[in-house]
Amino acid sequence: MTDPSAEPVPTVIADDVHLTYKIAGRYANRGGALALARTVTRSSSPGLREVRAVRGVSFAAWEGDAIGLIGPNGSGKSTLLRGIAGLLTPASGAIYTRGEPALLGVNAALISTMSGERNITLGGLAMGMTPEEVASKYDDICEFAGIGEFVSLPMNAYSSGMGARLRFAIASSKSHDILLIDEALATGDAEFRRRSEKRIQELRKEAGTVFLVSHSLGVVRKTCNRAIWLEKGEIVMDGPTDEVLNAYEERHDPEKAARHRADQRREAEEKAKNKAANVRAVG
Ligand SMILES: Nc1ncnc2c1ncn2[C@@H]1O[C@H](COP(=O)(O)OP(=O)(O)OP(=O)(O)O)[C@@H](O)[C@H]1O
Repeated sequence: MTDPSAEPVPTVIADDVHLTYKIAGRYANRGGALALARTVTRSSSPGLREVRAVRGVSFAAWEGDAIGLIGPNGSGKSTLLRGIAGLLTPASGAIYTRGEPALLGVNAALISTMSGERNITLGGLAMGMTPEEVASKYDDICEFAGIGEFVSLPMNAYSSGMGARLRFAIASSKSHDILLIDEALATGDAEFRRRSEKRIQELRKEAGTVFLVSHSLGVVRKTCNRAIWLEKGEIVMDGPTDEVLNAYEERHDPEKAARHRADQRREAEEKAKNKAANVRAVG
């Protein structure tokens, strides 16, 4: 548990990070769609093109932070997450992490031709649990994933939602210093989302830092204390969730933003009315 009086501890520092994909072969010389033209440039090597997915991103994340990464399609959210996980090396700049980042899920370790049961064991061991730890968490993982009898079937018989639930259940059964979640919560039903949100809150309390990529502003609002808004690979805004999400909605969905403001006004008026009524009752 974090000691609230202790100095805040940074867990991830991104310093002017640039992440680039290099496209080789026959795709490199295609004209490219207009949308790509902004991010794709010819590289100095012939036959290679570069997609500059993340451009000059800097931030510090702290213990206990849950940070929602938001932005339109192709804005660089997943790429940034992969950079933090250490799966992509910055073309320039640096990412420093304290502890081992875990990118959810444990996809790399899971084998689709094996049953859910076997994959729980495999995933647990891959995350560094002992066989005893895996055995002690097994029932919890099954219950959390809520896939019932399917656990004994090979994972390639699962719907994509079921696979995502099992991966989330396995990955979140262990506390991580830095947990990186990419859209996993979008796949479950309302009940699974509620449980996942609660699980993320618990992980935060265990002094972890959570990064969550999501197109669902509702999930980010409920789960995160902070949001980073990316657009074309650059940070537009980084701050408290409500402030960032309100500004994002204002830009991308002004009608929804207006409805949201009206709801918030109504709630505030309601609260003020109730407070006044309580004061009168006490008086
Ligand atoms: N493996 C890859 N090879 C080449 N370019 C890629 C690759 N993955 C992503 N890109 C490009 O990098 C840019 C950022 O993509 P990224 O997936 O990080 O965005 P995103 O914000 O997560 O998008 P979405 O919301 O659609 O998932 C896009 O222009 C995308 O086309």
